[in-house]
Amino acid sequence: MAQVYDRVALIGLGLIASSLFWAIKRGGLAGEVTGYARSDETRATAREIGLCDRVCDSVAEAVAGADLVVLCVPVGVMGAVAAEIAPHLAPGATVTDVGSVKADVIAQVGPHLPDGVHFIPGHPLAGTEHSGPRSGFAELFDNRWCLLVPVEGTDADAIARLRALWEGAGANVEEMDAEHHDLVLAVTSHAPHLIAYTMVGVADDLRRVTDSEVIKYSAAGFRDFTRIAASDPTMWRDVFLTNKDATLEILGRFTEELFALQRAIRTGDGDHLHAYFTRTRAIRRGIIEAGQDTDAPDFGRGARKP
Ligand SMILES: NC(=O)c1ccc[n+]([C@@H]2O[C@H](COP(=O)([O-])OP(=O)(O)OC[C@H]3O[C@@H](n4cnc5c(N)ncnc54)[C@H](O)[C@@H]3O)[C@@H](O)[C@H]2O)c1
Ligand SMILES: O=C(O)C(=O)C[C@]1(C(=O)O)C=C[C@@H](O)C=C1
Repeated sequence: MAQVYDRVALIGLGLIASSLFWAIKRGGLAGEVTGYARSDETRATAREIGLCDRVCDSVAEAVAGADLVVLCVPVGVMGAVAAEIAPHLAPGATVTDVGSVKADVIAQVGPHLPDGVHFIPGHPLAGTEHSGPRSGFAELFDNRWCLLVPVEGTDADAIARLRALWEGAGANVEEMDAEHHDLVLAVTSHAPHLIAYTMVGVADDLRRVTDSEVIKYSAAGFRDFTRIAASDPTMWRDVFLTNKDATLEILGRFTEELFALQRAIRTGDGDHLHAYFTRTRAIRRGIIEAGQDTDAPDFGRGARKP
């Protein structure tokens, strides 16, 4: 695969940065990748495992001469990190991020960047419940979406180059506006995480989650909740505080539906429950039939109908 950038700088060396590094190496997408992390410990780990061609002890050193800078830190500190890198950016460089929320990040980062630097916010829709420099792997973005959220008037060549990087890293790229992104992600990612956190919290309150028998016999649904609820607390605190409006909107609707289902259970309204579950099952089957769940077994595509 062809090289897209001469020098890429990764700021914050956790799951997403380390996965991007390994994907860039796999695809030969950059001449050199520099990396910066706040803590001595993370930098030492990065050096030990060969994460980045050059691990730098300052942001200034990491971004100097970079034609692409990728902010891979929690969304709550994007603005502070942008202020730190701004004086050291090369003219004509592109700055992007991988944050899970877009409108708030754009408001935080945009004002710090000097004229002549292209700012193209991004969000790869891929992750795991693990974090830190050892958690990354080159295949994370394979066949996943990466959404780019360019602000109006952004240089088309700069967007095309960033798109080529993500495609080289295995992702399918689409553009979206920030408000729409935040609403979609509130439905597909943020509210589901909050629900998983709550469900595991409720089980723990009942003192049953620590009971080894419950862990042993827990059904797949609850196990999936515990995986999601193991996700990084800093990252998710920041997601909810920065995507407040969209998340609250979706949670409001969720609560209304939950109350309606509660009432149906209390009053024995089986028709309501059956109709609701039939509707949701059709949605799942639609996703599978459209080939949009790459992790799913071949249900619904002829081989094995559920
Ligand atoms: N984990 C996911 O599933 C996932 C998926 C897509 C996007 N994202 C987004 O990617 C970004 C990074 O997430 P991650 O999963 O790689 O997290 P991570 O916890 O694995 O890594 C974050 C890194 O940022 C560093 N950091 C924190 N505050 C910093 C600061 N002020 N200055 C410099 N470095 C700082 C941390 O030390 C850590 O090394 C977040 O914005 C998150 O919303 C995460
Ligand atoms: O698979 C997981 O562990 C994830 O939660 C990844 C996930 C998601 O919700 O799909 C989490 C946050 C992101 O911003 C993007 C992806």
